[in-house]
Amino acid sequence: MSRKIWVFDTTLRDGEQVPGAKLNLFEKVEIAQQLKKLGVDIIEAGFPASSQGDFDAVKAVAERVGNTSDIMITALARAVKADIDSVYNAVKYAQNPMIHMVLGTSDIHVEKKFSKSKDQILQIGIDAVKYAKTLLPQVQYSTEDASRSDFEYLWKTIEAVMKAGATMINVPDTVGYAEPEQWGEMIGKLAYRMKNTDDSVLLSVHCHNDLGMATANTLAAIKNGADKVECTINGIGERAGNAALEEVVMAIKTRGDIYNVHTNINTKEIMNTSRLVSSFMGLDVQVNKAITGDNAFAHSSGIHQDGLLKSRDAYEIVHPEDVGLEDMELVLTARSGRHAVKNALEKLGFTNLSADEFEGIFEGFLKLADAKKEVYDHDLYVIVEDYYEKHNANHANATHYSEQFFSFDDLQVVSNASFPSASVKIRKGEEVFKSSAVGSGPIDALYSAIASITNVNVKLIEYNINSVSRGQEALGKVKITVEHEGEKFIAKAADTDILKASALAYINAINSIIVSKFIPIAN
Ligand SMILES: CC(=O)SCCNC(=O)CCNC(=O)[C@H](O)C(C)(C)COP(=O)(O)OP(=O)(O)OC[C@H]1O[C@@H](n2cnc3c(N)ncnc32)[C@H](O)[C@@H]1OP(=O)(O)O
Ligand SMILES: CC(C)C(=O)C(=O)O
Repeated sequence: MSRKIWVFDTTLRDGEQVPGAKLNLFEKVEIAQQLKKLGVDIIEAGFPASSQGDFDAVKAVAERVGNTSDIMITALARAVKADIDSVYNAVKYAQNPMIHMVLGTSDIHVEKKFSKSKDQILQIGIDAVKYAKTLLPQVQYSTEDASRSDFEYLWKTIEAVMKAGATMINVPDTVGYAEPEQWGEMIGKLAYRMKNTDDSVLLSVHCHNDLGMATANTLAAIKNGADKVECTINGIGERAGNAALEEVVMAIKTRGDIYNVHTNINTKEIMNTSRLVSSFMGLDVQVNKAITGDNAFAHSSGIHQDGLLKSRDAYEIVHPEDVGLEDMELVLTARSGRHAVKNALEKLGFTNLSADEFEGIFEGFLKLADAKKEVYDHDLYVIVEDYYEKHNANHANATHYSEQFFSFDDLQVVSNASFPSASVKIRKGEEVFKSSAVGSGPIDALYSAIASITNVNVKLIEYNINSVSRGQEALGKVKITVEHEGEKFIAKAADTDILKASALAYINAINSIIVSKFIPIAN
């Protein structure tokens, strides 16, 4: 049986320290519910002494999410009586509450931050643990800036606070200074000494990502005996963030040959949790982020797509289904090859193309792909139609498709507080339509105007915009999710004009819905 690694999630405390990411009580409870569903062992819900709002939110998480014995709820305190009281009064409503306190051990913290001697700081820590133990049985002690601390002083502190009653020792790489090999060695030494002192006390690590090594350092600690890891969803947190929960968990799962440990995480809930955190905090996940980034399971180059179609394991080490996604994505771009395009055409029903027909269609594909960033299914229909119109005008595929798709022509949006409004001109095949609408905001007005033309019933579930580059020529990239008859459709578009990008994304979504209803004409 492999060793269990405890997962301590600090998205609601360290993650919330990201500027602009503050959550309200409702959002904290909602995310905590999802973290419970994900299977984390401990939720750090906030820093109750920091404000009444955070105290109330931590208390609500303790009451509403900590109401079962399978989860522990904690919150952070300085080694200060008032902070410890505040944590106690907020988390005591949970079935399994814990007080978490932090106090620096590095010379920089002891001498420069606190202007005290090492002995004084050690005594403050011991007294704080003893006081916390009068309130709750579970107390975690974090030795802040451990990676830059004198090792023997760090150990002296850990030994002393264990004797004072700490039940978990968390060793943080507060500024992301650690290097995996050195860090692993240090954790190994601490694990050995702790097991020989009191093996009921858990050894934990908390790694920051300032040098991009938070996940590597966390894994090195696991390899060297750490029992517990502190992580955040999407790796968010102070400065460059924390070790990403999804990366640590999937690394353990994927490389069981190396780690031989397990967690309680239900990995199929990873994407749901990532999206919830990202949307409530207003923090986009970087597209190439491991596991939760948009492109983590998207393949766009011909050689890879060909390999994947022949055998998934050629380019896939984590199955998208394992993290809660439906499937991998083969994105058609100018770097795609014949195998991927053929596969996409076959999925649409074009199964009997002759070699010459396919080559002609592929040529059309490359022309469009060179002009566009991505080629969608509805584009493929138009490419097929164009090909047959030119080469075999009597063929069934020579007509029918393009006249069913919408394309963008022009727009005008007026944004003000009272009447945000939009006028659009779009085409369906050759037909031109115009419409105007007022909405609750400019995008709402724009989408209402388009919806009144397309007549396809959709509900906008998610709207995301970010800048792809900087300066005046920056591209605004819009990604939306819409729901139509219970099915979700994701569409993207990019343009230097963000309103045009928004309109194009919506039209792409409508065209995808239209494609989903096609019964392709047999060839
Ligand atoms: C590594 C980490 O991520 S630790 C967590 C970081 N998170 C936060 O700081 C968010 C919550 N913090 C807050 O809301 C506020 O900083 C509070 C409520 C904790 C304190 O606010 P204030 O009383 O206004 O103090 P301020 O933040 O300006 O300064 C921190 C004080 O705490 C002291 N302090 C810092 N860390 C600790 C500690 N671990 N234990 C005891 N005292 C500490 C500092 O020395 C300083 O004390 P001083 O006023 O005697 O110089
Ligand atoms: C409170 C501790 C664990 C922390 O956030 C850090 O040291 O980075």
